[in-house]
Amino acid sequence: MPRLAIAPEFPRDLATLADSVRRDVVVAVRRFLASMAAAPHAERVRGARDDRMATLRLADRHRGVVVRQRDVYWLLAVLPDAEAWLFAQRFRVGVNLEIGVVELWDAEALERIEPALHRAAETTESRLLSHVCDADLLSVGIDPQFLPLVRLVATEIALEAIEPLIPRTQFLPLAVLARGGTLADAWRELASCRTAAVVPGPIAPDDLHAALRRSPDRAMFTPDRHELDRVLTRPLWCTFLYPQQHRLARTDRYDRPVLVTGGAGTGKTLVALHRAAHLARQGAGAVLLVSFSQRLSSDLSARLDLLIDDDVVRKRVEVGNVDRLAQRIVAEAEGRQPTLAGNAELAELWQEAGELSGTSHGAAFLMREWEQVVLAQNLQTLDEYRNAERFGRSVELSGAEREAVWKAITYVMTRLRESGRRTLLQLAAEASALLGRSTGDLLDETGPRREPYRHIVVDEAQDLHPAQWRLLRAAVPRASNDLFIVGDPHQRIFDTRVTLSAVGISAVPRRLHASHRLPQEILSFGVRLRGGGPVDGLVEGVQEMYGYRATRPGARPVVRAYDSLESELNGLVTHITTWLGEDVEPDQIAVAARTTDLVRDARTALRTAGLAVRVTTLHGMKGLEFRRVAVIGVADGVVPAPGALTPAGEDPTARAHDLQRERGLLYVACTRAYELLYVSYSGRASPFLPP
Ligand SMILES: Nc1ncnc2c1ncn2[C@@H]1O[C@H](COP(=O)(O)OP(=O)(O)OP(=O)(O)O)[C@@H](O)[C@H]1O
Repeated sequence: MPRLAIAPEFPRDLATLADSVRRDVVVAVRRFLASMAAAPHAERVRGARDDRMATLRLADRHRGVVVRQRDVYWLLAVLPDAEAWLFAQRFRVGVNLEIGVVELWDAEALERIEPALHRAAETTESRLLSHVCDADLLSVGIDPQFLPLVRLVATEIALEAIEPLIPRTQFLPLAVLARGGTLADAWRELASCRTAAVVPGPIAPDDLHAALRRSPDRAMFTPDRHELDRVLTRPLWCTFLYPQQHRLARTDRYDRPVLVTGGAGTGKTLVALHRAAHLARQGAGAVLLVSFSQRLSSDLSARLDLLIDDDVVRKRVEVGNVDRLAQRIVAEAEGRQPTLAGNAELAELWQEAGELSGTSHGAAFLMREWEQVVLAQNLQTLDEYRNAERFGRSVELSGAEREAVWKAITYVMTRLRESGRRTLLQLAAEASALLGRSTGDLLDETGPRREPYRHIVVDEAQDLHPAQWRLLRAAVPRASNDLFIVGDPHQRIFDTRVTLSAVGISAVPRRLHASHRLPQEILSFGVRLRGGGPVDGLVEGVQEMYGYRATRPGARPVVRAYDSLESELNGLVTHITTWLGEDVEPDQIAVAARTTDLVRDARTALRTAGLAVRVTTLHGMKGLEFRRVAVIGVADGVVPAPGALTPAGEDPTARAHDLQRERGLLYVACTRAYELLYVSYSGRASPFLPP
């Protein structure tokens, strides 16, 4: 039987074929794998630059391109006959001598560009890499066969010209050295192309099998038909992770919690899903994959079903949200479901509390003080509150004022207790206290283990409150692989700024830089809109957007100004009609607005025009992805929403935070589109829109 590995381009090519051709190709590959009678056989390629290249006849007028070494076959592409032969003639395969991964490059294109490089080099004595000797180039994995070419590169333009033609593992260290980076920098860049796959033994340039096993981002071995069908039919993200994503998700053991941050579309959710699956396969105990809302949890659950075939393994992962977890723990302890306090009821209580306690601060201030100072630090007594730091609160409170605020808080707590109601954050605090009681000292590794989970993986971590973090910390023992956390402080849409260390989670930080969702144009629009500046939360200090980049170009976002809401809605209907006419499926389109009124107006306008696409609030866009997105009502007076801003006179820091949160909200909505973004407003533009 052949040892068959599939490259990510193969299922991609397959998806573009007509149904009948696709079916034939799949049958032929299955036959090939099973070495059945009438299975296609590898045919040598005359004029090939690499004599391991071959083609397989897979369907009428269609061929697969394979790299073959003994019984190992790496299936690269499926193309119409003529293209397949040309492809097989053009490309060469190698093994990176430093990190052992497989390399593939267009040797013919390189040959074609060489005369131009020679001509450019003749016009100048200077060479971009003249300061680096051959031995140093070899030490960062540059293949000896590329050295003559590297020595011709005289300018940045020449370097850019060879970028798409040589393997990424060759280009990245070269680019670092050309920019004046050190050998250590170049090596780091090369090492970023490593995955978590480990193949023992030295790196052998002619061992294709070992190189492919070290490159799970480029080749997935399919030992049987089941695996083959999986790779050919599931979405690509189920099979292929980019090297850095793979390293994060598939490392067997982390001794400390891990915090992965990264901009929109860098694959954080995919990494969280793969991590949960990896931990479940290891089988050390129950895994909880936590997301922010029930809607996101359902989405994660469905994606996990795609990722994990084995029912036993799948059952080891529970997908949920922190609120549900808190409710369940409290319900189990009390023998019945806790009753939740409604928003209107709470607002009324805080209003009364303000009036009765004699504080000059309003209901919103008091509620924030309770959530962000008292609950955040789990303060239980007036004394503790008197001495507490009030992070993120700029209005000073005297001793007497703190006493009055505490009185107001006590009033609300008492009234809630009397009515048998609690807020979700209270439940989180109570649930972590319950877990703490049942487990004794959480730091005691040898004590009885009654934490409900062995591993917790957290998605959308930027919006969790300290009380919720304490609950998660208490729900998993302090051991290797306990907490794996992904989030993006720039996408925070609620008022929780917490560093993990402050809630007892000392996490190793990791960053993902490349957005695989956003084209360059939407990414830079998003970054300008977000302000690009640093934000706090999750990590110590602040985090910048530095290094956040796209992997492909695309269309520029369209921003349209209208003179009335009516014409703006008409404009929306026109755009959505055009998109649908361009073969975009309705479920690949989303429309978002800041207010529920605008959402309702847009829904009515679209329904009247007979268009059925998703219309939601900016909040509702969190964690989702669409081909095309329209964000409407991005006008002054709407975004930021005036009602969501603390008056500057009341608390300038709170107001600055509110503005950041509103910006984050718009940024989240605008970064959901992987193809086209349309933004509109009537009247004056929102101050957040980039000029
Ligand atoms: N390994 C991969 N294979 C295929 N597609 C990928 C891969 N990694 C990322 N993508 C693409 O990028 C998109 C974004 O991934 P994901 O939702 O995990 O990012 P994210 O960082 O969680 O985004 P956000 O923070 O904006 O919600 C995916 O839906 C997919 O289109």
